[in-house]
Amino acid sequence: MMDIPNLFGSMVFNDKVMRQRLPKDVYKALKRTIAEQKHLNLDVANVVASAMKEWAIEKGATHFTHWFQPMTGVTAEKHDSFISPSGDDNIIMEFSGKELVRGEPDASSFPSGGIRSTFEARGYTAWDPTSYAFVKDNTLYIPTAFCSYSGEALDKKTPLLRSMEVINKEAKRILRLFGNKDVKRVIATVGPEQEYFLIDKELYEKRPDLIYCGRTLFGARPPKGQELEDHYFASIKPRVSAFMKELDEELWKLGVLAKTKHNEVAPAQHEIAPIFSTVNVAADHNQLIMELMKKIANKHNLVCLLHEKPFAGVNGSGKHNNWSISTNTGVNLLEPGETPYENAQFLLFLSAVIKAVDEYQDLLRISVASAGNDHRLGANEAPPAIISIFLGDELTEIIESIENDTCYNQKEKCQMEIGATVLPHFPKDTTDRNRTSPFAFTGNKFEFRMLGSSSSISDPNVVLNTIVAESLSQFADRLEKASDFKAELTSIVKETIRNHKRIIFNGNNYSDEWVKESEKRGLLNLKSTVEALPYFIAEKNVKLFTKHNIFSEAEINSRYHIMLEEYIKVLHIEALTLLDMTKRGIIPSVISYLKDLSEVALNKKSIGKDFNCKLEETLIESISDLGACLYRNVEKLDNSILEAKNQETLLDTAKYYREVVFIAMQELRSVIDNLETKVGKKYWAFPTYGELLYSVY
Ligand SMILES: NC(=O)CC[C@H](N)C(=O)O
Repeated sequence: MMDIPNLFGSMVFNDKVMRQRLPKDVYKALKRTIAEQKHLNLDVANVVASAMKEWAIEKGATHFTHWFQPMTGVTAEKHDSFISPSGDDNIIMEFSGKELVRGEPDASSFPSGGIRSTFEARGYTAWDPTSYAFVKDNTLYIPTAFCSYSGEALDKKTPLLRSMEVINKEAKRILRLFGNKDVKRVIATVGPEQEYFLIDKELYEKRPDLIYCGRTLFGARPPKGQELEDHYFASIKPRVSAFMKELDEELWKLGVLAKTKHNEVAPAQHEIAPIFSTVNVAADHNQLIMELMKKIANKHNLVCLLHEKPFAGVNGSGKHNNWSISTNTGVNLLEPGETPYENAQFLLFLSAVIKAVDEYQDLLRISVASAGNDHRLGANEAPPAIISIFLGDELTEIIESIENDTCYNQKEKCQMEIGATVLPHFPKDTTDRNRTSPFAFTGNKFEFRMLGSSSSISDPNVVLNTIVAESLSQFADRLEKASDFKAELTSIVKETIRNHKRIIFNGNNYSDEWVKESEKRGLLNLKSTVEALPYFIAEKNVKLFTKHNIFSEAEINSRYHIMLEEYIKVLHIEALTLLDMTKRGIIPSVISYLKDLSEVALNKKSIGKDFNCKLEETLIESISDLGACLYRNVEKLDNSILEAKNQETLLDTAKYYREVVFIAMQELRSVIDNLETKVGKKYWAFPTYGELLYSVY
């Protein structure tokens, strides 16, 4: 039997290990640094580094690395060994405080969006002591933030840490107003559910589109997709189960709270979900989950696909971000409380979220925007591109009665004056949740369902933390000045509901009616990444980010640049891959099938008897017609790529890729998919959807 409690966190330099291995004063100094987010004194760092090194070597480490999260959305690492010459032809194993707290990787090959010119290649990594170091692959991993020589953030961790500070500050102002003096920190927490596909490695290797783009660029629908709904929660196949078991064990060793695993809706689709944790730790852990899924799948001759839409026609994969805020004393601020006073506080935090989501729909949309996620959002399997909040009928009725000063429940007396009564308990039961909603209240947290499966959870949580902090900051400004706290509180909640209730929608987000209704309500519907991105640099958003020191103006512009560039590059790679597969795979398949068909027809004729050649002739005709169409579409796509270079601005180029190149790809695809259903199996150059989706058992 595996001793899971002992296995859990066994490769992590966590609090328990620190307490055991660090001198008491050093341990205390380190804890204080972590709690107060201060810089670590070098003497303390030296002692910590030495203890860390001893521990890591015992765990098999030979190297250390500053592990960081550049703007690529994945992690980066450069390994240095602990060896240092001792002067007598020998070496000693060394690791200093300086090496622990700061690294200087060459930053020139990471996206910087113009912040850092190549001649200033230096970038810095700085230890983030709020996320524990760990040993993996014989290396000590030190979670770090990554910034440029001049101090601008070049990564996804720095703004996340900044946003945590901001929500901590503003939420504490509110708590103080409610008389709470004990809370030292307010922490944003997240539990991200991660969806993925597992397919057979041998088949994967035969699909360059999966290799280069992570998704199939063509493929006819197989006879069976997900219509029988027989995969969701179905019994887990042995090969998948063996993969999941190893994944759990490896994650547990690294202190990741892997909790739930199951089959998802589409064939070959699965999910893993950890228990929630502090948002920056959750972000680090989600990166580890994605990385380990890929590595462990490989050991099982499988490939883990993290793309948002690897296969057209069946569900894509999301990452559902269960977000809440709680105090260091363990109180969840999005949990309706036991007393009237707590409930007033809950309603204020709820109002802050409602106001934030309505005012910054654009930023939330952008935080999940990517070329991959464009295929998923609005495709009737994931929320549409329109942001709205699901509160559930009960909570909606409550806030409506607050707005209108009416009775919430006939059985109770009219007592909706804020704080005058105990709110009923809301079911935390997940069955109650609305799966079509992009942002659903689930009893004590919000489930932001728009995130794509491959992306870092950092961006959406930076936005969530910051926009909610902004609402809280405006509320606190008013409440701190108010002579009658209760009256001001009531008017804030009422006003917020009145001004922002358009964002609340409890119905079916997939329906056409909602598209029309949301338009009437004036909500944004930013269907694609290209439509959404320009809002990032809108004045109100620049003001928000700079006010709270999340991003400087230079950082905002650089991120905008990086996002546009990434979008263009992804589409460019996809277009080139599709052309390559068509020219060197599909066209030869079609030709050789046509050749055999023609030979049969000719042979029949050469025998001299008047054999019926209807079958051959019909097939030759229809495939030849499709072939001609294929050729035209290849030319069109080829030319569209050439023309892309002539666009003036980066935004123009991104738009062009969406409006011209992407459309040309779709047109080419539809001919290929049609041909696939007509060309003989043995001639077809690539594994089909049926094979890819049903080969793992
Ligand atoms: N069962 C589910 O929750 C499906 C979710 C869906 N796969 C998504 O992309 O979000």
